[in-house]
Amino acid sequence: MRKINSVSLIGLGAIGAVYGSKLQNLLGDSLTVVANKNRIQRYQSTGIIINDEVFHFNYQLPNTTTAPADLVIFAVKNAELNQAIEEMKSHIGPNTIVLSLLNGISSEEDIYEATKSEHILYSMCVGIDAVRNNISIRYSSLGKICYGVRNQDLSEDVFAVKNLFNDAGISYEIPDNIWRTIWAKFMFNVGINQTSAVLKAPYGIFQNIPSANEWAESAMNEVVAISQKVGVHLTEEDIKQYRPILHKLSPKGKTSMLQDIEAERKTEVEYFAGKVCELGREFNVPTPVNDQLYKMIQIMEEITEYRNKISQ
Ligand SMILES: NC(=O)C1=CN([C@@H]2O[C@H](COP(=O)(O)OP(=O)(O)OC[C@H]3O[C@@H](n4cnc5c(N)ncnc54)[C@H](OP(=O)(O)O)[C@@H]3O)[C@@H](O)[C@H]2O)C=CC1
Ligand SMILES: CC(C)(CO)C(=O)C(=O)O
Repeated sequence: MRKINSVSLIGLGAIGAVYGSKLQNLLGDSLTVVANKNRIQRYQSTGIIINDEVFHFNYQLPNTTTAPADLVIFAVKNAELNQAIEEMKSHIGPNTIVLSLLNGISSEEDIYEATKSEHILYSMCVGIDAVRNNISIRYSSLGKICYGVRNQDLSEDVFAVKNLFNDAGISYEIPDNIWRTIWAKFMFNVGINQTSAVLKAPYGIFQNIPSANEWAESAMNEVVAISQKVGVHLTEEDIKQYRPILHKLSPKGKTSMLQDIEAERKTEVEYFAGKVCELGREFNVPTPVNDQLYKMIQIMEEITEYRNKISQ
């Protein structure tokens, strides 16, 4: 049985730092975090603070000559993925298992296009409510990582990751149909992330104000309709199954997209509404809610850019 002894991670944000801290507790310096000089300086100045505990990781500059890792984890935002893949190429050898924790439905294919790796597992994380303020991260629910192989029997890679997660205390699920699971998460993000960004609303608002939740679910319904056309076949039942997940998140917790808006970062709207509208056009499915969310969030980004420009 394959054993994972070394892990390389890129993206020490809300998700990467939280799961990275669990792996660091298990692997020590055999967990390598790849980051450029500026980021490393920032991380080393105070350490990464996760729920008040300070973590110092084993950092490595991108493109340092290195032995391939047993496992590579991507935890950057979608718009940052292409650069991150370039910077991780020396960590990915012919037997390296690759996991991408990014939301959306495109990251595994993007990684495959760039690396042609045969060891990419499909994955996503759910039920985690990590909020990042620069290098300080707080979470109340660790959630779980769902992963697996698409259209194939479970591989040795799946069991190697399972053993690693068991040893590190990371909850996981290996669903029968990981592609459907990723689509269901995409559906949830399209609803909750985008409406929370526009309303500037933490999870508590969606837990307590029915009209806010109805709006989020109307965006999710458009993903359900598209999923029928692409053969994934989500149903309204999938929307209902996300309700208890939403209710377990901290009422003060914020979606990653709301965090992006507040921190004046570019959001992942291209990969959520952008993708929904593109597929809607392709398959003749109307997407009026996502059309508006796409426009609104893009305008919000432009306003931020404009304000930053005139304040310089
Ligand atoms: N936050 C959440 O609760 C959840 C998020 N997700 C998904 O997980 C993914 C990551 O989200 P999240 O953790 O919130 O995002 P963050 O913005 O908190 O973290 C991304 C991190 O990646 C770093 N980064 C970007 N490019 C590079 C690079 N080339 N080299 C090294 N580091 C890099 C960023 O550094 P810097 O800040 O210096 O640019 C940042 O620390 C997204 O797809 C998101 O949708 C999924 C489930 C829940
Ligand atoms: C599900 C949710 C909303 C939190 O885990 C998320 O994926 C995000 O914030 O991007």
